Amino acid sequence: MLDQRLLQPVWWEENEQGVYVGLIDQTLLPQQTKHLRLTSEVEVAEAIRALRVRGAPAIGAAAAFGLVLGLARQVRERGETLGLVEAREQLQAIGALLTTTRPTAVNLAWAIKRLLRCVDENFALVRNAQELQRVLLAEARAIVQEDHDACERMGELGAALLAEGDTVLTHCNAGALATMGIGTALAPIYVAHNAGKRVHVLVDETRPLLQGSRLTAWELQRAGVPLTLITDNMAGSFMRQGRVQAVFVGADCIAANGDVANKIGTYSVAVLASVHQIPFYVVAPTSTFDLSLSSGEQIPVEQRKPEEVTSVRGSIIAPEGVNVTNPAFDVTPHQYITALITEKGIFRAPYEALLRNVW
Ligand SMILES: CSC[C@H]1O[C@H](OP(=O)(O)O)[C@H](O)[C@@H]1O
Repeated sequence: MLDQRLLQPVWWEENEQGVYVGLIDQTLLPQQTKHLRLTSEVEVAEAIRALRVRGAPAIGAAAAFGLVLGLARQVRERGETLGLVEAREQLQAIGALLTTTRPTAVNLAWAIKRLLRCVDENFALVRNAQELQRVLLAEARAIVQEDHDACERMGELGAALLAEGDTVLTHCNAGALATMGIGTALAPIYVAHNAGKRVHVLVDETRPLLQGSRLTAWELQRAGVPLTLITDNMAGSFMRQGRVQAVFVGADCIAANGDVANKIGTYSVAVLASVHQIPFYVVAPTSTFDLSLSSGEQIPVEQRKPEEVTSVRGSIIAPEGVNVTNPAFDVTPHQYITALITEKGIFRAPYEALLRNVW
């Protein structure tokens, strides 16, 4: 069974000493399971930027808690002197700080916008900043619960697409560590496994930050799900040998026409699956969709520092001064996607009509 402590890789903590955002530092997994206690929105922003907490829904939750933490810090320091007008201005500034940490995963901006909307809706109803803080914490916790429930629903829907004895390939980590529930791409695998269906997972290591080998393999192994770790360049050969029956991946942003931004390397896996006529499923909650974007061309792709490519855990693997590019994501056109599995149902092409009708 999945380790229940992984179901919430980021959380809110309050005690007599103060308030904190707690999280599992995912940069240290799998060797070390270290919990951090963050005391300011600046620390939360750094944790998101450094992928101590990562995965679209998880960073959405972290940003929401970070916004509340920023207000709580002001309330503790300023007390009655912090008026509601100033509190709202502070929240807008904190929201801007958190939103700029990672541009691709739409859940982050979505969560911040939702909490700032909550400020406006409750502005005339609360008496002071402390009451506003409580309202916002409740909204952040609602986001967490909704994502938890969405993961369960996507797991049920996706598990029905898996047959006894299937081998499923997955890329990066879209499991419990990336969400506030049992995951997105891994949710159908957990549900099928727990229902007694024999499913084997081929785990792409996922260069450069190795979310597959470090996080997905770790999660699945602890849950007792059979897996085989492979390097990214093995996926095509295993598909050609008929050793892959389906691909399940997560998403960081889905445009209105069904184009999907996900971890770099996803597009290559999608093209390989298409050539070998293997179903390619994207599992994502509706909070990962941005219907204001007409296609994947409009999705901003995060560029990360070269050191992530030229070294692994501090060991240099490339010549000094070599030219490097390090896009964290790529875009898979909807033509390569067999279906989008969401908590609202399974959508197949043509996505645009469906998505506009459902939302
Ligand atoms: C369920 S969202 C998981 C999604 O996020 C990952 O990116 P990162 O590790 O950089 O946050 C990857 O794209 C996963 O598919």
